[in-house]
Amino acid sequence: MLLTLKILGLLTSCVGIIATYRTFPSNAARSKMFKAFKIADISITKKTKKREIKTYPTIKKVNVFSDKIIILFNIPDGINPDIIEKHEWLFKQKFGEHIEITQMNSKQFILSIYKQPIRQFDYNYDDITNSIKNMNLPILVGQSRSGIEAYDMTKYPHLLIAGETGSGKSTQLRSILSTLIHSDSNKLKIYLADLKRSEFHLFKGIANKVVYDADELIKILRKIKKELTTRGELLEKSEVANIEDLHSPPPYILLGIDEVALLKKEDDIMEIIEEISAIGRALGVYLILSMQRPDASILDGKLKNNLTVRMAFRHSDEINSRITLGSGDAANIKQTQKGLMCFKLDGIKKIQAPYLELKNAKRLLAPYKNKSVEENDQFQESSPMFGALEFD
Ligand SMILES: Nc1ncnc2c1ncn2[C@@H]1O[C@H](COP(=O)(O)OP(=O)(O)OP(=O)(O)O)[C@@H](O)[C@H]1O
Repeated sequence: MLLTLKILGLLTSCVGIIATYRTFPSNAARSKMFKAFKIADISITKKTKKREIKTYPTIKKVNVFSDKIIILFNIPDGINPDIIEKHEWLFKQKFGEHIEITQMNSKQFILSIYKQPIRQFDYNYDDITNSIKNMNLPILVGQSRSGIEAYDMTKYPHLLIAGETGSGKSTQLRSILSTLIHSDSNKLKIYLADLKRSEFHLFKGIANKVVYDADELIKILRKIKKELTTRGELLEKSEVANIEDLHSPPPYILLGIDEVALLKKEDDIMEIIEEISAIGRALGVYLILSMQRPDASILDGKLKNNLTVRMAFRHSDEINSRITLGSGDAANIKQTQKGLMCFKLDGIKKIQAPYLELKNAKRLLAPYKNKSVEENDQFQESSPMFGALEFD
């Protein structure tokens, strides 16, 4: 009897130890969070007759996984949610460098604490097919902690890619364009301007036209401008709001410009680029612009507001990062973190861009080399208005 009681006691204390052990990370995380809220004074003060009461954010849930801890918390009414992003440094001091803060709405946040940094993501088309299926113009972003990230450019048009030299922009352009071409090159016309003469040679004979200077680019832009007018008139005549609603929709048009800042003094060019950014979406004409230094004079006003999606690779300082992203996050990416970006669509997310080596891109694109001209003839039949965009 005594022995049975002893065994029972031992078992109970074991269960107790295991339970404490399991809940410990969650309790420790709660207490660290609360300390952070106190240090940053993320609180509002209510005065009663007798005293002042401070209300801090409430921790709604702490989930502990083998590779991460997720903390869901709400800030009280009356606190500006920007204060959480401003104190990211403090959460890093408390929980380590591999954290991510996601704002769910004006009150609710998720703090994710990871054990490991995001790992390199090697490009393999077969691995991404599931993530891009059913998309009209799939833009492969990369790999976040929750998996492969991609979006449909016809839903979120006009992309800005920015980052200092060697941060991963050209590699990202290479993988985005290769994915678009490989997924369905039939419904897309691609025009590229390579003002640094560095990357787009890969797409010669595949894209509809690759140009290397402003004089050649303006010719393309004038044709696209004409096409915008023709498509606009067609929509009006057909009484539909988007080319996708036409009985026989014309192909999408993508204009990619590497190092667009070199064009800032070319008023004619910038004017048409702005026009595309303003009205291109419904007409099926989209932009991908890249630049090393986010140039405030280019990104001012209309164009900046219309570049709805941003990929910010490492930025040299917070001011530049704010021009691209509206937040200083991209300045925190280290020089060694090649291909790591802050991706802004709804909120800002850290994502590792796919690494597609030049030789592998060449292999992937080989079947499309010098085929595009024939395919374009088919477009001309289905879309008579599109003749204006053919080049010799
Ligand atoms: N997604 C990635 N994953 C791993 N390494 C990468 C990735 N992207 C780029 N790199 C590495 O970083 C180097 C520089 O990348 P990339 O040429 O794309 O930079 P960049 O921003 O275009 O530079 P620049 O503005 O000078 O042209 C690459 O040669 C490659 O070694």
